[in-house]
Amino acid sequence: MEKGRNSLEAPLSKTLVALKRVRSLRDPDTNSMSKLMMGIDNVNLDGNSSKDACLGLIDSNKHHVTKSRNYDTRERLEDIGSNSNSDSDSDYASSKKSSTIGIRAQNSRRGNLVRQPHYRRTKKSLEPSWFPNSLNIFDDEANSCSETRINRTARKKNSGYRSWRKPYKSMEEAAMSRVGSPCMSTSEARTYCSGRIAAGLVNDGADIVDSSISGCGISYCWSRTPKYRDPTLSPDVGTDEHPLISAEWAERSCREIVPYPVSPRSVSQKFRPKSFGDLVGLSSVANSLLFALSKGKIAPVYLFHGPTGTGKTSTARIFAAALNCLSLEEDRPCGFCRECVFLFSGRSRDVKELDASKINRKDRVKALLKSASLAPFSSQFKVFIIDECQFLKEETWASIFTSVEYFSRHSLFIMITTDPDKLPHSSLSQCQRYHFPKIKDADVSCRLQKICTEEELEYDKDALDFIATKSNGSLRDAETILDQLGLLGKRITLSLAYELIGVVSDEELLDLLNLALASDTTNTVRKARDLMKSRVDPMQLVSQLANLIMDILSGRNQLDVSEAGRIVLGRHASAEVGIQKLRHALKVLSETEKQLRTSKNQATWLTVALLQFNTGDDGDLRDLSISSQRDSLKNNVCDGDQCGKLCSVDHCNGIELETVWRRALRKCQSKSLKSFLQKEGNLSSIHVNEGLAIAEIEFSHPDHVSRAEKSWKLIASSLQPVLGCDVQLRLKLLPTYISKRTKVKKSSFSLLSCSGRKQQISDSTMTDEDESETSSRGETFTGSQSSNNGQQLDSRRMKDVYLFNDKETVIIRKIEDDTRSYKTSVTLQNETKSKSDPLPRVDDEGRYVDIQEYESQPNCFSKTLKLRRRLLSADAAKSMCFRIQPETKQELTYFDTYDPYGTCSHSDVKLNDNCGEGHVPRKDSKFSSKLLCWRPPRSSPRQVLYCRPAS
Ligand SMILES: Nc1ncnc2c1ncn2[C@@H]1O[C@H](COP(=O)(O)OP(=O)(O)OP(=O)(O)O)[C@@H](O)[C@H]1O
Ligand SMILES: [Zn+2]
Repeated sequence: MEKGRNSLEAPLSKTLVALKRVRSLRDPDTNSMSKLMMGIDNVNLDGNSSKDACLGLIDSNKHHVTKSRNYDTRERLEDIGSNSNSDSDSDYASSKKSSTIGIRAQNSRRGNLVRQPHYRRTKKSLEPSWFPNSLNIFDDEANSCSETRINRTARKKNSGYRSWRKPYKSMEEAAMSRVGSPCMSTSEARTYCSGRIAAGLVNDGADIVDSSISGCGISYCWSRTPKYRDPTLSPDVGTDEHPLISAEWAERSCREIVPYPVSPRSVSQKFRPKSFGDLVGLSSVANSLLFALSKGKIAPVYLFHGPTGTGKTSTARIFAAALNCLSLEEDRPCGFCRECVFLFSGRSRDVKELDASKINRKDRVKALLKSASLAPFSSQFKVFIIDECQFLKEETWASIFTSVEYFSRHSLFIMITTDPDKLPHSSLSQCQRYHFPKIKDADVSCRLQKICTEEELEYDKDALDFIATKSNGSLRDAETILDQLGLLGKRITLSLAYELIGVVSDEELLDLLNLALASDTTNTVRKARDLMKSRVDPMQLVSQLANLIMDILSGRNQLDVSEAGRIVLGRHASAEVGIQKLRHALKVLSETEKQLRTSKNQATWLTVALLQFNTGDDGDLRDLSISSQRDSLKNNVCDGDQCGKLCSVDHCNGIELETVWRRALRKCQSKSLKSFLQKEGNLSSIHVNEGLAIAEIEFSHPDHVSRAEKSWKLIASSLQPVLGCDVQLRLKLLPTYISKRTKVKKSSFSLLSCSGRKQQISDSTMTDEDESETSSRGETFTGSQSSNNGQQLDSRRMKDVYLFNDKETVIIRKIEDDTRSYKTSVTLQNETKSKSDPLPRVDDEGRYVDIQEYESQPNCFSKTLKLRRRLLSADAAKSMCFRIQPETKQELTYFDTYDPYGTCSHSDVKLNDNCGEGHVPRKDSKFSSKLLCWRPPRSSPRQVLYCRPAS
C-alpha cells in the first residue's frame, strides 16, 4: 500500500492520465478475454516519459495519440476536479494541489489499477452490457450535474456528491441526488435545457464539457474505438496549458475530424449503417420513421423486433441520431454534427443503450424512469435503447407504461427484441411496433459486393450469393462470414466459402443422395463417412440434404437443382415413384434430425438414415403420400395431383379426413359407439386400393382399440356409405402411447410402423442357433430374450426370431422351450439378405411378430434390433378377429399385418362360412380372440404379413 502510494505520489497527474487512458481504451463491446487482451496488448505504457505518463494505442498514428492526450487532459481535469475536495476548480494548479489528499486516498485502488490494468479492465469488461455498467446513465447523470459549472463549489456541501469514494451509487441515489442537488433541480434542469433547445442548441462550453465527461471516469464507446480525440492539438501541449475545453475547440474538432474516427475490428462494425439510407432491406421501417420525424410525431415507446442481425440496434441509433441531429439539412442524421459524432462514438449522454436484464431491479427502474422524466442534457431528445427487452419483467413494463405521462416530452424508449412473443401481451399494444424482417438474400449479396469493392476484396459472385443464403437473413452473419473469408487473403470463391462454412457442395450432395436412393449401401456408407470425416457436421448434412430434396421437389430452379431433380427422379420408373422416394427420404431425415440432437454418435446414425432412404416400397410410399395428403388436407391445402389421384376412386375427393370421419359418425348406428369414437378415435388415413378403402383409425389407449375392435363391423358400415366403397379397418394405437409406456424414445426410423398394441419386452441377448429346416428358406437371426420385466404376456421365456427377405425383416417370437431353432445365417453384412425366399418363415405356431423393411447395416444392426425389441409389445395380440372376403379365401396365404406380433397362426384360423368373420382359438387363453384381416392389398406388400401357406 505504502509502496503503491509512493509510486503514485510524484506523478500524480501521470497516474490519473494513465488511468484515464487505460479506461478510455476499454472496449465496451468486448466481453471476451481475448479481445480484451488484444486491447491491452496495444497499450504502451511508457512510464519514463518525462512529461507525462503516456498510454496510447501503439497502432494508432500520431494523430490519434495526439487526440488521446488532449482528450485525457480534459478527463484528467475533470477527474481531479470532480473528485477532489477542492473548493475551486477554476485553477487547475490549485486543484491539483488540493486534490492530493483525494488522490492519495485513491492510491490503494487506483494505484493498483495502474499497475494491474488487466485485472481492472477484465472485471469491467466482463459486464455483459454494452455499457460499462447500467448504472452509468445514472452516475453519468449525477456526475454531469456536478460537472455543470453552475455551482461546483456547492457540490462539496451536497450530500449527494460527497465523495468519489463511492463512484457507484445506487441508481436511485444518483438520480435522486441530481434532483435534490443544489446544482440543478428538475425544473432548473428543464429550464436550463429547454432554454438551450429554444436557443437552437447553441454550443456552450459547458455543454461540451458535459458531453465529454463520463461521470465515473469510464468512457463507453459504441464503436470499440479510442475516444474521439482532437487532432488539432499537438501531443506536446501540456495539460496545464489547456485546463479548460472551450466551445470553439469542440466545435472545431467536430468539424475537422473524420466523422467516424473508428478503427473497427470487423466488417460489421466498419459498415454499421449510420443513416437511413445505409439500411439494407428496411425501406418501410426507414420511411415510416422518417415520416414520423418529419411530422414530429414521436411516440414515447417504440418496439423494434425481428430476427438477429437485421439492423434493429443500428436503426435505433440512427433514429436517435436523427432526432438529435443539429443539421438543418433534410437528410438527417448528418453524421457530422456534434450530436451525431457523440452519438455514433457512443458518447452521447442523452442516448443510452441499456441491457434489459440489468434494469429489472425496482430501484433501477425507478431511477431509470426518473431519468426519463428529466430533460435531456444537451440533446433535443433523451433516448433509452433497451436491448433484449424480452428480459424485462412484467412489472418493469407496467411501470414504464404507467410513467409514460411523466416522461419528459423529450424522452423516449426504444425497446429491441428478437422475440416479441415473450413480451407481456399488454406491452405490445402500447408500443409503436416496427418489424425488422429477414434481409433478402439478394439484398445481402448486394451489400456484400459493395463491401468487397470498398475493401478491395476479390470475389466470385456465386460465393457471395452462397454466403447470403447461408446467413439466413442476417446481414450481420453474412458480414461476419465475409470478414473471415477476407482474412484468408485469397479471392473469395465458392469452394472457399464451402470450406469455411463446412458445407457440402451440391454436386457432392447429389451424389450422396443418388447413392442412397439407389440402395448402393457400400458407396453410400463410404461417401457419407468421407464427407463427415473431412469437414461436415452431420446435422449440417441432414439440413443440406433436406434442403436439396425440397428444392428438387419444389422444382426450384436454383443452381442445377432442376437438373439434379431430373437425375434423381430419372432413375425411377416414373417421376411419381421418384417423388415418393424423395418424400420418404425427407421423412427419414426429419426423424433423423430429431434423433441426432440427442445422439452422441451422430455420424453413424446419419449413415443409418441414409440407408433407409430406399426402404419405402410402393406401399410404404403410398402410405406416405396419404399421410402427407392428410396433412395437406388438414391444412386445407390440396396437394393437387396427389389429392385427385388418391381420392378420385371414392367420394371423399378433396374432403378433409376429419369431415369424412364426422360424416361417418353421423351414420353410426350405435349411440354409445358414436360418442366413444367421437371422443377417442381419429380417422388418420384412408388408403384406397382396387376399390377397397382401408381406413386407419387411431386410438390413444389399448383399451380403446379393443373396444373398437368389438364394434368393427359397425364402424366399417358407418364409413362405407361415406366413402362409397368397401371398407376395411385398421385400428391403431397412437405412437405416443407406446413411447409413454415403453419409456423408450421411438426409433427415429419408424422401425415399428405396423400398427398394433405393443408391450415392452425386456432386452435380450442374442443367441445363434442352428436350424436346418429354416436355413434353406431364408436367412434368419435368432435372439432369445428373458422375460424378467414382469410386463410380459407370457410367463415363459420368449424368443425372438428375426427373418429377412428381400425387403423385410420379420421378427418372430416363439416360446423358448420350443425345440425349434433357427439358423443365424445372417452375417449382417451388406446385402446379406437372402434373395431366394420372398416369404419369411414363421414358426409352427405361425407366430409372427413384426414385419419391417430393413436394410441390414452392419454397425447399427444389433442396436437397432434391441431398440426394436424393446418397442415390441406382447399384449398386441391379446385379441384378434378377422374378416375375409369370401372370394379371397383362397388367398389366405396373405394376411394383413393387423396382428403384427403374430400370436395367431394361420392354421388356427377358422373361417365362418358366412363371409369371413372368424375366431382364432388359442391354446393360451390370453391370446384367444379374433383376428382381423382383409383382402391383401397386393400392391402394398409391406402391409402384408406373410404367413406360411396352408399346405
Ligand atoms: N438492415 C441492415 N442494413 C445494413 N446493415 C445491417 C443491417 N442489418 C444488419 N446490418 C449489419 O449487421 C450489424 C449488426 O446490426 P444490428 O446490431 O443493428 O442488428 P440487430 O438486429 O440489432 O441484431 P441483434 O438483434 O442481434 O442485436 C451492423 O453493424 C451492420 O453491419
Ligand atoms: Zn447530425
